Amino acid sequence: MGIFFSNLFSRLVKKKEMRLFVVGLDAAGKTTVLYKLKLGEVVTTIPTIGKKLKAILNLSKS
Ligand SMILES: Nc1nc2c(ncn2[C@@H]2O[C@H](COP(=O)(O)OP(=O)(O)OP(=O)(O)O)[C@@H](O)[C@H]2O)c(=O)[nH]1
Ligand SMILES: [Mg+2]
Repeated sequence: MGIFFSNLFSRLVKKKEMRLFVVGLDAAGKTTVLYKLKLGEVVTTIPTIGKKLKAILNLSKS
């Protein structure tokens, strides 16, 4: 799923600076998508811990 969306996104948006907010269930492929977009390749990931909580806290402030 992550690879599908990153390929689709890459085709739609060429070199352009932007901010992304990625939200999804655990192991949905969020980190895979971000690395694919940045590096253009699929990398081996480990579960992201901590930053997700930070993102939730930032979201609840606004
Ligand atoms: N088969 C398949 N596996 C995928 C795809 N995208 C991601 N994965 C795998 O799914 C697993 C989790 O991917 P991550 O990118 O770490 O997922 P995440 O959403 O960042 O996970 P957390 O940070 O733990 O919430 C990894 O083993 C990836 O290789 C995909 O499109 N197809
Ligand atoms: Mg992650």
